Amino acid sequence: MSTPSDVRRATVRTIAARKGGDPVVCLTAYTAPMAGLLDPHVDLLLVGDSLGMVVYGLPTTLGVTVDMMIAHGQAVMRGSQRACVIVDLPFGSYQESPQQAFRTAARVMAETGCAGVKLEGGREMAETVAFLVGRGIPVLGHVGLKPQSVNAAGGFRAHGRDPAEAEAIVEDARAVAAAGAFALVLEGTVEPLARTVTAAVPCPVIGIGASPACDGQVLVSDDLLGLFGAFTPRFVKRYAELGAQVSEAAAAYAAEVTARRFPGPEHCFKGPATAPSRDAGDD
Ligand SMILES: Nc1nc(=O)c2c([nH]1)NC[C@@H]1CN(c3ccc(C(=O)N[C@@H](CCC(=O)O)C(=O)O)cc3)CN21
Ligand SMILES: CC(C)C(=O)C(=O)O
Repeated sequence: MSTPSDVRRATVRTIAARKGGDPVVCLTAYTAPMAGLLDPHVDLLLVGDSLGMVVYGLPTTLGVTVDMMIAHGQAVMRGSQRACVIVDLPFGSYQESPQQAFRTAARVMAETGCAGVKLEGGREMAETVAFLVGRGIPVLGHVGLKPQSVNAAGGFRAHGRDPAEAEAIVEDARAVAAAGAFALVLEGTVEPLARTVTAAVPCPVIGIGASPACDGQVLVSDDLLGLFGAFTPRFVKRYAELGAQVSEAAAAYAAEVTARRFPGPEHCFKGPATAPSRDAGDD
């Protein structure tokens, strides 16, 4: 007999083994129902701290807390059964020291049951990545455009146009891969650089605004579904326009309620035909 819990999830090892093979398919998920819809189609579900901007309407990801990541990580674990689930460590919860990163990551892993964590950073975070990996916590790296460094970078801009910056990103990717990351997210980098980075490291490079030459791709699900309208980065392709459908549905509902066409008889509970008539009351 097979139950949902019998289904073996993709592991970080199966993801790592995809280097140079079939592209790794990855999407973000923040809620149980969306995780359930995406799960059959992806290798990896990322509970990204982009949820601060997408779900909570924050201007950047900097205000996201560990408690928020845990609540959404738990929801995504409940809603999925076969994808490998990775949860982002939010700003301020890991940069201080390898010890701080370990405490945060261990709590996220213990309370969500996820397979590993993602953290942003290059050479400066390599020691921390090695510290976590050496203690049993799989790490997904994240280099290139690092949204948690938006203030230092002066905005969400593509990286790697100038040669010194390009070389720095290659070195960052090499350092995080050498520290033991099972894969890397490479975000918002010019295409030739993304190709170079992918060739330079032994682990899969999962691109977003990077290159088709990467070993996999990730997008924010709400972006590809047309559910997020605050901004649309150039790298987003919209595969559906669900935002427009939500607006149409709400407008149709409002019109029917106003016209007393909703609810119809089929939406009302049947009861004894002896209910008091409207004007039988004492008003
Ligand atoms: N909904 C959503 N999608 C994302 O991809 C995403 C988030 N939120 N939040 C966290 C980060 C922030 N990201 C962003 C945010 C804005 C741009 C953006 O506006 N890019 C412009 C300008 C680029 C430039 O000046 O070089 C673009 O045209 O792509 C890009 C990535 C990517 N991540
Ligand atoms: C866009 C992906 C890679 C991410 O880091 C996030 O969702 O926070």
